[in-house]
Amino acid sequence: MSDILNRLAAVLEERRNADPKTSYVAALYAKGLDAILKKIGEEATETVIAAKGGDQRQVVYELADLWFHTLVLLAEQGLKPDDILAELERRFGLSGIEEKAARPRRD
Ligand SMILES: N=c1c2ncn([C@@H]3O[C@H](COP(=O)(O)OP(=O)(O)OP(=O)(O)O)[C@@H](O)[C@H]3O)c2ncn1[C@@H]1O[C@H](COP(=O)(O)O)[C@@H](O)[C@H]1O
Repeated sequence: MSDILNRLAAVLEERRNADPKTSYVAALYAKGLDAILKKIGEEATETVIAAKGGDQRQVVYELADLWFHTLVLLAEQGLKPDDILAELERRFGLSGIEEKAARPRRD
């Protein structure tokens, strides 16, 4: 089932050349990065509201919207789901406290 991420990523790549009148994804690309980021913010907020409401089905629905829009962002940035999966693999088994301590300092 995890193959759906790669299959969807392939469709999102194809939509780069699609008609915004017939493709939601092409319309989102045409609106630009800010529109994609706005959708991610909205879907994240809707996920929070769903979780606070305690309805598991709604949480799944909203998280699917959120994951979908983050996949659109990945494609827009020229990245693939495997880039994120590789980062999660790298972190696997590493305590969050250790991982944070090993991050480069930003100041
Ligand atoms: N998985 C999805 C998917 N999940 C959610 N959405 C769309 O994301 C939008 C979510 O926005 P909201 O729920 O906020 O609804 P809305 O308020 O009407 O949205 P806006 O008007 O604010 O954009 C809706 O239009 C959903 O239909 C998706 N649209 C497309 N896909 C996949 O992407 C593929 C390509 O889609 P098209 O480019 O449209 O062919 C599809 O075959 C699907 O596999």
